[in-house]
Amino acid sequence: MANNARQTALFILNTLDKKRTPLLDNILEDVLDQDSPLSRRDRSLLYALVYGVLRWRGSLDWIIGYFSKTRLNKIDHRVLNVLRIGLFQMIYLDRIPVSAAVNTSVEMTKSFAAPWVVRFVNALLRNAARRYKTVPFPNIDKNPVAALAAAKSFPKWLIERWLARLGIEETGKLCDAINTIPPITIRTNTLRSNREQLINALESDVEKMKPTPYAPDGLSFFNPKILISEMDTFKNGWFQVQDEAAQLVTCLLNPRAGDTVLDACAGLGGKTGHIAQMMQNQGHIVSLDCEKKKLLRLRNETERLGISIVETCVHDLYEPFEKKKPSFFKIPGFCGFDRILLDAPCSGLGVLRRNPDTKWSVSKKNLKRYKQKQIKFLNNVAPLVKPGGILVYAVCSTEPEENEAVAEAFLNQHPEFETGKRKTENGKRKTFPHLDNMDGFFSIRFKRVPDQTDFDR
Ligand SMILES: C[S@@+](CC[C@H](N)C(=O)[O-])C[C@H]1O[C@@H](n2cnc3c(N)ncnc32)[C@H](O)[C@@H]1O
Repeated sequence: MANNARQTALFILNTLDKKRTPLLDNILEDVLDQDSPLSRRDRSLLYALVYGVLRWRGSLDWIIGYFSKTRLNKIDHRVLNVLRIGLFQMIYLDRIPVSAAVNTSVEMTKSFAAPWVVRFVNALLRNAARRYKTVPFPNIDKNPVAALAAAKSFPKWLIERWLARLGIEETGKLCDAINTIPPITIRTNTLRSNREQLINALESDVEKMKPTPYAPDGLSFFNPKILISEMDTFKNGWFQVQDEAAQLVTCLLNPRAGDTVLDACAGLGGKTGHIAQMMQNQGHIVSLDCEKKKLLRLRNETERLGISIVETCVHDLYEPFEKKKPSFFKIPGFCGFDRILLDAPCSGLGVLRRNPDTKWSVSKKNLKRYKQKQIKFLNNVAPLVKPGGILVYAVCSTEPEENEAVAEAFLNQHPEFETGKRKTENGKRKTFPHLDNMDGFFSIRFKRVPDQTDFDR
């Protein structure tokens, strides 16, 4: 395994190219978990390189394309990643001398490529070092798609759809907001503390904290002095890391003490934790996911947070519940859930500022597939909502296929549901990084009309 920051960054970028499915977070976790020899400084360089290259890949490739006689799609992907890492350091990391950026890239290439490839990397990076500032970018008036794709570093298909929906100026602002490194946002676990207490307790670990303007328990900050996992407040379960937009989803669900709630795509439990604290740890929560591993981690998370009302349930939402009844059907007196949250799998295009790898892995086709999956999952959980109960559908995507189109298809197929208002326009909330300074999320609240009784016990 690679043993320094640049080689590890190259390994991660190459792995992402090979397999589209693993998320960057998972790869980073694997790489850094196994008693990694990387020092703290190396880790911070590794993060800067991986996230920086993924964030700026489109612009870096434009510059590489300008200096290369070989077309980019003809260059070995490992060589291209070396060039991106080298160029990224020159342009964006002032503390790294240009000579170090070039020499380390050349050395990395030697480990896997022929001498003529090494000479190509050396020549291109030296040339770029002298002249990258003079590289012409496409003209925005003549070709806005190409211009924004190259200058702001986004795939053309995404720019095209945003331009059609938002126009040039707003698309530019959205791209800029996505390219800005976001703060770390956390949510106070009100079962253990409150926001004021947490602010005081965090003072020695974090320099500037700001309460989130909309979510009542949130706090944002940059550059903590120690790792989050090393903070006493974290170890004692005083908070979970969660963007403000994600916090607002659970506010829309508005679970109450004593409710029976299904967190239908619970994952690692970000929303489960919030639901439990809003319920003051009273009632019952079923946290469902198809991945057992995630639910095991969710269990540990609930222990850290002091939550005792969660039952986990491994279930594939493609499977109808009538066919394979999960254990929650045996809850004494069970006649459906008061509230269900479906935080559905999605393209993740609303969280590009945190996961820039998604820019390059998602395609238009994926959006259609996600839409079908989301409608299927909604149809599957809908009969589990008690008459008079609430169903919230949420995705971390701002794309209409996964937002309004899913909600509309659901309402058309389910006359027993209506959209319920709760301090939002028609029970719906949509957030954008450039307008709200938070992740892009869509959430909508459906209410099951009270007199329907077709729930199959
Ligand atoms: C957006 S994530 C949920 C995040 C989580 N709610 C949170 O706040 O941390 C979507 C989840 O859906 C799960 N999922 C994907 N396909 C599924 C399926 N067929 N059945 C059940 N869960 C599924 C994934 O494992 C993933 O954890």
